[in-house]
Amino acid sequence: MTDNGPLYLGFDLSTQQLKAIVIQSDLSIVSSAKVDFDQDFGAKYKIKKGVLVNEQEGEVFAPVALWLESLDLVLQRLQEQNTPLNCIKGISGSCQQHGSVYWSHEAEQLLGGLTADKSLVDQLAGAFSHPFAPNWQDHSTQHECDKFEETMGTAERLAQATGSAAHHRFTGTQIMRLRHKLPQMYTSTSRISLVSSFLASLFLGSIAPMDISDVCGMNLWDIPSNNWSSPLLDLASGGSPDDLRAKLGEVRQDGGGSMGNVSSYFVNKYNFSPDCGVAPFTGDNPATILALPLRPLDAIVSLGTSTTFLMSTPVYKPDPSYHFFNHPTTPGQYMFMLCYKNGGLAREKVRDVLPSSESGDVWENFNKHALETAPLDVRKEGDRAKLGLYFYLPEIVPNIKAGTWRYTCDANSGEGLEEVKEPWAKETDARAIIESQALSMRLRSQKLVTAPREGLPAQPGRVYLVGGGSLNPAITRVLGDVLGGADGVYKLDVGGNACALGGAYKAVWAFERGDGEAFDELIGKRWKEEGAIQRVDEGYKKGVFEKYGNVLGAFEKMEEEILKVAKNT
Ligand SMILES: Nc1ncnc2c1ncn2[C@@H]1O[C@H](COP(=O)(O)OP(=O)(O)O)[C@@H](O)[C@H]1O
Ligand SMILES: O=C(CO)[C@@H](O)[C@H](O)COP(=O)(O)O
Repeated sequence: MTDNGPLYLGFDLSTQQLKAIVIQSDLSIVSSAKVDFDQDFGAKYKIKKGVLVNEQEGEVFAPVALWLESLDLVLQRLQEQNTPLNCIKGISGSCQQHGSVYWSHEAEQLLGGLTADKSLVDQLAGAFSHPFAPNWQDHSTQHECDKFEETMGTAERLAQATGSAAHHRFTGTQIMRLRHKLPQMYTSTSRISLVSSFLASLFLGSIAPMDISDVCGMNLWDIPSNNWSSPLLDLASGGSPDDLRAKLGEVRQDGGGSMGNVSSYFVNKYNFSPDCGVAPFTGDNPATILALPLRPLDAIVSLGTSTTFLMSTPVYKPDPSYHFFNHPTTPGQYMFMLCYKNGGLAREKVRDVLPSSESGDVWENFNKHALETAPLDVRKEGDRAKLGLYFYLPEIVPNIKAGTWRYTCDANSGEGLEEVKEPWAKETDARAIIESQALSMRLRSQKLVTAPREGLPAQPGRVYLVGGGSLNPAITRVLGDVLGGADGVYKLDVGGNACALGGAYKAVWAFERGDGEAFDELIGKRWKEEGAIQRVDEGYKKGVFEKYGNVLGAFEKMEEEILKVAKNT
């Protein structure tokens, strides 16, 4: 199975699954395992798609105990495959962003005293002041968002300081709301972790510091001054900023190196080596940009539960409509991100109103219609272009309520935008929803891309697709049509495991880097394109890309019109 060299373990604790992947120093994969929250624990925790929902208040959250049970189970599954866990030299990982875990005053003692004869869930029952972690789909914090922007003056100023305007899911607004709603819980909280530092803490047997990239998903970290924002801590804590600062703890500046050795629980129970180190864990999106050596104009589209669009850039150019994060490994470098709630689950909704096919492939019909429909459903000169918004959940950008809208416009000029009150054939929606998601990404990323070569319009170089949806050929094709990609569209061979793989690569770099050796340098030398990625679409198609360009302004106008009547409040 391995040449007995050191191994590295990467995790991905995302919305619907916990995945683990073990690799060698040369980046080859040794084994992987996963726990699917609904399949493995759905009945016990009453979760759907990994979460619980309180519709009335717009709350979405996950039971922390579910994640504890899942960690034991995924390690058991690696053991059952005879993975030599004793050869693992370092662990890192990636976790859903923004979620927060609330530790009790007993947490440090319980974490430090874990014994192998019992499970994590049994031993850590008293370690939390709150049994749930808010999930990134939560939208209960509009009041707190307003206060965050008010405190900094404008959304622009908040974005300038923290990399993002106020967002419902960002941890600062979530902490502020929970402090109001559950004051007793807040007082009994000794520390607050992000999901990434929570998972790292379990391995360390002590509460881990937050990560320099993931901390940018809180609306509390002042990126230019590299410190907690005093006015925002003051706001979120209700006038006790020092108390909140102590709860949040120090932020680790180095994305690499070791934070300490793995706790004896994992040594005694799963045969980890006592010398195995724990590197900082990061968010799933920052980890995704570590799943391959990314070049300046390259973009990644992550098609998980959420859809995200990611680029790496040396320029800090924040704007309220997108996010900037510190790069997870490289100081002075940033990650640009767009995030959509209506990603995988919205595509499933459109898929599920189509008749199911006999083959048992749940995506067959959706794909057939997405591929057979012409771009924008314009089959002949004179047909009007069809544009839609398919928001089954309140969306992030644009900040629009749940709903479905359909419009048409002149296909050549984008003029004459008009709402269509009667839905068009449901088969047409299959292509239209993918086009809609891709047009939104193209609209908002257009300022970050330039012409990759003379004679070409501004667009990404390569577009890499990762996450569950990257396995789908129709989605791949339509994304290539709309977004372009002068050097092609590629999918990672580990499609759904990209952020776990990014976590594992981060562990390799964390423990094997030479003095001052950057992540891209080390991984770039070892990464082999062959076997890691597959070209799945040619990307830029002259004529087709321009057709979408013709209606980009109309798409923006449609969003503006809908915003006027259906803004989230
Ligand atoms: N063949 C497929 N075609 C389209 N979507 C798919 C396919 N396989 C999986 N998915 C989508 O991938 C999503 C899960 O992706 P994944 O990256 O594993 O999620 P997460 O990391 O958010 O838990 C599902 O919600 C599903 O819609
Ligand atoms: O909220 C965001 C990013 O801001 C989401 O991307 C989460 O980080 C969870 O992602 P999944 O991997 O579960 O889709």
